Amino acid sequence: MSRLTVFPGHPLSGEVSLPGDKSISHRAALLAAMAEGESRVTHFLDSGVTRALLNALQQLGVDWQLDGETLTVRGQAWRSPDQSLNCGNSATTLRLLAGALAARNTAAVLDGSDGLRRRPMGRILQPLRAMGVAIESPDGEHAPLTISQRAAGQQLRALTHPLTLASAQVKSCVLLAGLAAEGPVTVIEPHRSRDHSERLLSALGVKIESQPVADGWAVTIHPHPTDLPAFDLTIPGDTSAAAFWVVAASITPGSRITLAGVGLNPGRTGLLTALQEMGGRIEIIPRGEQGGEAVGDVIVSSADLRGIEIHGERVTAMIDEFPVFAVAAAFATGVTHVREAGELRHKESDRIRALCRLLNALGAKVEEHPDGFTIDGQAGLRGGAVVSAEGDHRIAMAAAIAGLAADQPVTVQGAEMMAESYPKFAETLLRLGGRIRMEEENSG
Ligand SMILES: O=C(O)C1=C[C@@H](OP(=O)(O)O)[C@@H](O)[C@H](O)C1
Ligand SMILES: C=C(OP(=O)(O)O)C(=O)O
Repeated sequence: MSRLTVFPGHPLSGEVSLPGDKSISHRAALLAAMAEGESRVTHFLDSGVTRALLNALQQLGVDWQLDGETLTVRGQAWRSPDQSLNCGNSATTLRLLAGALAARNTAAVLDGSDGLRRRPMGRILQPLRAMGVAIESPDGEHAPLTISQRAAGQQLRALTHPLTLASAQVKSCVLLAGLAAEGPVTVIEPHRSRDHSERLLSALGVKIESQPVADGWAVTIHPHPTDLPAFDLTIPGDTSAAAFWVVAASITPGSRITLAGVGLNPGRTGLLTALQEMGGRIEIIPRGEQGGEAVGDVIVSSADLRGIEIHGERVTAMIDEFPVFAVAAAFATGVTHVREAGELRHKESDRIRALCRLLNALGAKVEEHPDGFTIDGQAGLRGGAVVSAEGDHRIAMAAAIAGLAADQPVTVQGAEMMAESYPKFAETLLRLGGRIRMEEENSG
């Protein structure tokens, strides 16, 4: 286990070069593996969760090479692996692979860490089965999931699938399976989730329609019986990685930083909007498109923040940002309410519980609700505590950010989790002027 201690009292300045976006890296690697010929993905995120996907692709017989941040993939026919595919801690890997395996009619067992085995999977089992995919779970809800091969020539059925909860992972799983259906497959979400899959599939020539409907937002994929074409793609900077620095510079007095090339997909920018409404000094300079996604530079200076209320579709647009958002709320004055965010209980940790525990330990006034939390912001945090990462990369990084502006240092135990999505987090913090100490300890 590693411990990271962050010392307060040091303003942040300079330019951050962000890692490639996690969601787009997953999709790029997977679609390249389903394509015919050699694809080249630059600014690919090399991290724990993307390595889980790459290792699984290797077990499926896909040939890839990662040279720094450049991923080269030679797409080919997939073979059924001898051993289960270990998706590590990554639900994105497991859920997207399930849809792709169904489309490719490749038998496999999808498994992962104990944490991943606790994540809900009924949400993909149900639509995949309705399409005719033979997929089994030991208890009908959790991994390991076993996908069997269909008889040759047996196509998947067309489907219209309403979701009670907006989820880009479930939507992407169903759309990927839809590539091999005999008719159109439609997913209706109560509101729009991130659309990286739709953008990339449509750039590769797949017919996709996306439109508002009476009960939400509908996305339809039309069958695409031939292989996808190989492609070259440059991945924008990760919006969710940027969020840590947006909060860091906002709460640390005297800070001013520039985040270059941030992905600005509207399904991802909820935290930027929330912080702006809280009084954050955040300037967004659009820089056009990269790989079919809006990108821009974001300049953030420290500011006095006010509490805010977040619920409904705003939750989806900042779904991964709540741990660090809660830190911002503790440094604000006034009350912050988050409601209709019960889905946070089904991430790498129960993030409602974990962030409440974290903020409590650091001296905040926080109340846990079944579907959210309330923070009575005191314009600061006491700090001076050793806190657990709870096996969750985003809790670990949020705790570290709190240490920048607390009265006393904050030590994060289990800081190695940060490498799941952001291996260079501590290095970047140092480069911006933060003061940290990293220690390795024996877990035995
Ligand atoms: O599609 C994706 O890449 C993701 C979608 C979100 O999950 P849900 O679809 O479960 O909301 C998000 O929390 C996850 O980190 C990445
Ligand atoms: C929830 C996350 O990812 P996943 O669902 O892929 O585990 C995350 O990265 O915050």
